[in-house]
Amino acid sequence: MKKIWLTDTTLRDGSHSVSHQYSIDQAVTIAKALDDAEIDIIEISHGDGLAGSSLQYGFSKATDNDLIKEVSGVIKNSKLAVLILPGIGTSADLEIARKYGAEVARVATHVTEADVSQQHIKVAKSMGMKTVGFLMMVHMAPVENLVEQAKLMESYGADIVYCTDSSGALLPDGVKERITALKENLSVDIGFHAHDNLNLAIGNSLAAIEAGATYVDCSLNGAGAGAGNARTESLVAVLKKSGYETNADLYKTLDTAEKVFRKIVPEATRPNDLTLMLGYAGVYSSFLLHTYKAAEKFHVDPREILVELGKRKVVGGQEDSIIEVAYEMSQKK
Ligand SMILES: CC[C@H](O)CC(=O)C(=O)O
Ligand SMILES: [Mn+2]
Repeated sequence: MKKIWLTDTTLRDGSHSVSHQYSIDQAVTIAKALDDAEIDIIEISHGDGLAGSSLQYGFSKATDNDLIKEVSGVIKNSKLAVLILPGIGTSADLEIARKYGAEVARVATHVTEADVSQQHIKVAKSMGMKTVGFLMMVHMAPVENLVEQAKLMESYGADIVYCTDSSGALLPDGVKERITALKENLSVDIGFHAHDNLNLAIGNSLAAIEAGATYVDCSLNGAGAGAGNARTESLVAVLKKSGYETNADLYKTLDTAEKVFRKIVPEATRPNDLTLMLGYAGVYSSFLLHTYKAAEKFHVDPREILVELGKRKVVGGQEDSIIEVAYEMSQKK
């Protein structure tokens, strides 16, 4: 039976669903339940990674360091992961995260910018962390470029390279094509991170696994940017039914989703016309809330903003373009 390793990102990507306002108590409660359900890896931090708490991305309620310290103190089975985007989080942030108990570092870059991950991957490796190269917005690059960038991350020492469908824009064939190419050209393990904007997160995760991915991301009730990620509870059930082996306990995972998480965050994901447009136009999922605000402020149709952002091929870090586009549209009205 093929073994699949799960990374639950409720406490990182899912932080977008609560505008980064998890309290320490809530994070500890959720992490304890995930740990008891034997989810392999639990990712934690501001939704935009270490040091994401800022005017640009939104301030979080609890600091990354406090979240990491308190959660690492209560988990026994799972490993704790942090996400870091070079340019937002520094090597020093990674060192502190390690000191407070993070064992896995996920170093994220835009799909064409793997070279900026070198320092962070090396620092993480030197501290004995399991290190993931996390290539985002993969729908924006031809498969050959994705492979070339993934090889760079492998050459820096990444133990796993992730294909990240940040916009939830891929269809199952596109996922298969990318994972197959990565498997053919890399020696390290391959992971897949889905977004549910086109309601394909579970199907795409399964397509990734069938093509050779052995690590997949998920979150409770699908909490996450845009329409959220692949639901942890659904993924565990689907994998079990498909004959894949995981360490997760199905009933405990279901209870974590329904009895623990839903009580804390009653409505984690809100699939709607705008989340669909994110996937359709190929726009970064974490732009959703910024787009709502800009549309309201400038009295323009948020769907038109997303279509224009997709045309301009705007990427993470260019959040100010959302305001620019909304402003320009309001001037044309
Ligand atoms: C801010 C990092 C980004 O949201 C990472 C991620 O989960 C993705 O690209 O989907
Ligand atoms: Mn994501």
